[in-house]
Amino acid sequence: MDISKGEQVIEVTDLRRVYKGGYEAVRGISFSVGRGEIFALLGTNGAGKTSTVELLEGMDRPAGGRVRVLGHDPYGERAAVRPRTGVMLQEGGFPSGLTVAETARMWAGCTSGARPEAEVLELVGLRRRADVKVKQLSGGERRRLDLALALLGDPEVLFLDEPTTGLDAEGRRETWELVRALRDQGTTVLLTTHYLEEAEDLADRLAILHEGRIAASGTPAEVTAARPSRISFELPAGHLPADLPPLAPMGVVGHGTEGSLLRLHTRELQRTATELLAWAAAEGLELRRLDVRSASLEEAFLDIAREAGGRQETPGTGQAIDQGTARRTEKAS
Ligand SMILES: Nc1ncnc2c1ncn2[C@@H]1O[C@H](COP(=O)(O)OP(=O)(O)OP(=O)(O)O)[C@@H](O)[C@H]1O
Repeated sequence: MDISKGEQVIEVTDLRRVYKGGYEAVRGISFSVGRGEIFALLGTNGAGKTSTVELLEGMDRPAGGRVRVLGHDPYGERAAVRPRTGVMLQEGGFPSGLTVAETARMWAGCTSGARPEAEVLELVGLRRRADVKVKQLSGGERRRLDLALALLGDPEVLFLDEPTTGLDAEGRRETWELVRALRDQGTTVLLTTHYLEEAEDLADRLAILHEGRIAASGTPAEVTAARPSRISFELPAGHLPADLPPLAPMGVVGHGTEGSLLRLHTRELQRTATELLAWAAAEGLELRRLDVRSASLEEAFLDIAREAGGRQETPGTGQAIDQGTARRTEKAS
């Protein structure tokens, strides 16, 4: 099947994975990734990211639903899919007694149409480490070697499972640049990551998984826009939350406390901040530890993790503002 630009290279429909013993790690998820797109799967520990990626790589047969990679079933039509994909696993597990160059050469021997090893090592910044034994590499260098091996076959689709874990800030940025360059040349990239900054910076679209289901998906901007912004502050001693003006008319959609810190959640950040500061100025109050923050992917992620943790309070952290001392704030929620 010829897949030209604009068509979906990865298609996942109502996908399920059940491990022996009956644990359902992936519970009916659907998404698609277009050619030349970077798609990130985010999620808390155990959310089902690796379980999903392994199904896309054809390592197991789904318990339900459908996966197509480059138009083929990666499990049933492995021979059609495997040569066109590159896989970077969480743990490469190479023989540590070989050098970097020997490892790449050995891997190239198992890869049809492999690119020259030196070219790939150059790409990931390991060329000068070619004669170093794998066991002498740093954790970050090993991740780069994992990436080099995934790139040997010049893949159309690249699966990256936590590609920058163990890299320092500079190494991480270099990897992002490389992944972006590959995307710009038409490579389709599906990555899992624990770094929200990585997803925000790199991904064209993303899905946040939680307990085997997609809790949020879209472009980073779309996922972020669905969440309220946050204002937090401390009132001066002797003042109570009940002294605040009515919150709902200021655009506040939720509130809470964390120790002495009050948090307001709003979808109209400028209006709420302006009215809060105007009130404080009129009252002659200094709002200490004032922090005004637009919704971010990190907030979205933490909200999902918290909601999932069974905490039912208004968006954000901590407890709802004490109802006994905050009669007027009740109107906000
Ligand atoms: N072989 C297995 N047998 C049984 N359960 C498994 C197996 N592999 C994973 N699981 C369980 O499936 C769930 C999802 O695991 P998975 O590794 O896909 O999560 P993840 O999102 O990749 O997590 P992490 O961020 O910690 O890598 C977890 O509860 C895990 O314990």
